[in-house]
Amino acid sequence: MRSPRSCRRGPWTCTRIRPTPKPTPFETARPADKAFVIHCELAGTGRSLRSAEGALEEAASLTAAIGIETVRAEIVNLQEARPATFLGQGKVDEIGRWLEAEDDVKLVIVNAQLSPVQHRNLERAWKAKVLDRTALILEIFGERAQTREGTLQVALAHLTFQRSRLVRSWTHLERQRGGAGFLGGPGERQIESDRRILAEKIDRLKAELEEVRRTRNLQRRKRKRAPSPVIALVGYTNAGKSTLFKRITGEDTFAKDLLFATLDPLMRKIELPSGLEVVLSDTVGFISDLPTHLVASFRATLEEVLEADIVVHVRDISHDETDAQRADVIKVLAELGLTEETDAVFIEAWNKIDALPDASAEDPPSGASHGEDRGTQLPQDQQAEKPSDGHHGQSRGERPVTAPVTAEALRESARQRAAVADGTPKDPLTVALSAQTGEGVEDLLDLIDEELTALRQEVTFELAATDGQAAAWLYRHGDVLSDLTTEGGTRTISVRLEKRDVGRFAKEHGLEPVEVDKIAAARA
Ligand SMILES: Nc1nc2c(ncn2[C@@H]2O[C@H](COP(=O)(O)OP(=O)(O)OP(=O)(O)O)[C@@H](O)[C@H]2O)c(=O)[nH]1
Ligand SMILES: [Mg+2]
Repeated sequence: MRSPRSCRRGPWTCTRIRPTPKPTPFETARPADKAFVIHCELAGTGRSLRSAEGALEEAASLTAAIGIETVRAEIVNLQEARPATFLGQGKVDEIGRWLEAEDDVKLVIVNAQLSPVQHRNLERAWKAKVLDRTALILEIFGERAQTREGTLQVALAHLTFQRSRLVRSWTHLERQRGGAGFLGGPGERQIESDRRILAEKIDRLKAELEEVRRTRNLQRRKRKRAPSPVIALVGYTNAGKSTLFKRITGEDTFAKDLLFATLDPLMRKIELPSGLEVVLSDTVGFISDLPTHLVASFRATLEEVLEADIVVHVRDISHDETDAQRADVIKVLAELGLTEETDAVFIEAWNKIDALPDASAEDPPSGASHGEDRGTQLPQDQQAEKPSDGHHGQSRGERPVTAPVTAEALRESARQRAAVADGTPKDPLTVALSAQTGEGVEDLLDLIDEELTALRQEVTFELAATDGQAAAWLYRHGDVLSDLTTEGGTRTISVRLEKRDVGRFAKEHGLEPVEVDKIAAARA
């Protein structure tokens, strides 16, 4: 999508963006396939990293993600939200008149969180369907979910959302396919929004989900028994996780220039350059302003991330708002429980480096996926400290101005950081790459290899020759390097184990290692 062009200035800033092409995979016949998209910019909300234009563009991309064409898009600046209609009366009327004139537009996307009352009043005033941000995201999730678990999670998230409002109809559970049901469609019917029925449905879904999860846990435990380190790819939606997954595994996953292309997690075994087998996991993308209950619904999907040995945060480094996206991802990870204390090593993959101009070129390379002048700013954590005016409520036009950056500068900066970073969420290791061209992907795999080696220790245990259980444990959890039994009946086993397994073994079998050879120390 092109950058929005301003078409009018005044009390409302109005922007028009080119109609988005309809993505084909999810094109379905539906009552509403054209939408008016509004981004509401509330004064004083302190969007210092994200511009209103960027937010509007994202809302239009979300709309496109379910095959709906944005025919008009607009930023509405608000001093405050009106309790009854969110927008001011003048604006409500103006939009109402426009909708009346355009009789093929029957859907308005309001990029904000609407209260049930606001939602109902707007639908009445406009005689059109209204979706707010959460409803829109749920709608996308509803279309994407493919596995039983994914479908159940979406249904649960949807019902929880309904319970928080208790005024809308819900229909998707009755429908065979597609969507979370906000858009209506054949067979839509009003179902009483009774708390008790809702609560029962939620309980039933939770029980079903629990069952599915138990199966998953069994599978995971099986995997743990033959321990393969887990590498999880996380990141903002559209950052390129699936493309990178595909590049590494050769697997034909669904990578698309669509928000939330991936919903269900995907896992594959791969072999690192050192020969070490690991499990690589592609996950659902994150997005800003995702309500906490939605994040909670996807906890199960993201459990793999919580157990990962290495978390690769894939960033679209060519995106104008790459810093805001990074902050959002870190926030969601923290909500999921991934914080500084986590054992996992964090790596940032600065993806789409090919979409940035090289040092020698003046223009971005043509043929880049965006094909347009995307952000050419050094990620904010890479910039020199700037004096702060202590004012957080920056609005559009007041965003920090940063120097243009080239792919070469980023490569260098990633290298420098990787040399000193400690691998925590705040101070991740970095590698610049392009999942599309393959540049830097080997570097990422080498980095993962190195870190996994550092996470493992070579330790030696002395156990009684009769202690078959302890020996079996070591064989199950590590790579046994040597195993000798003396005539005196002592069995000496040297094994390469994950650090946390050394502690676990000591706890379970009461045996401390007699010798620890830190591979990491040897490397240093
Ligand atoms: N130029 C360029 N485009 C890329 C690169 N990697 C991915 N893309 C494009 O970015 C878009 C999104 O890629 P995906 O791999 O689907 O992104 P994702 O992170 O899996 O997205 P979700 O599943 O929606 O969370 C696609 O159009 C890709 O072709 C890259 O290295 N360079
Ligand atoms: Mg994906």
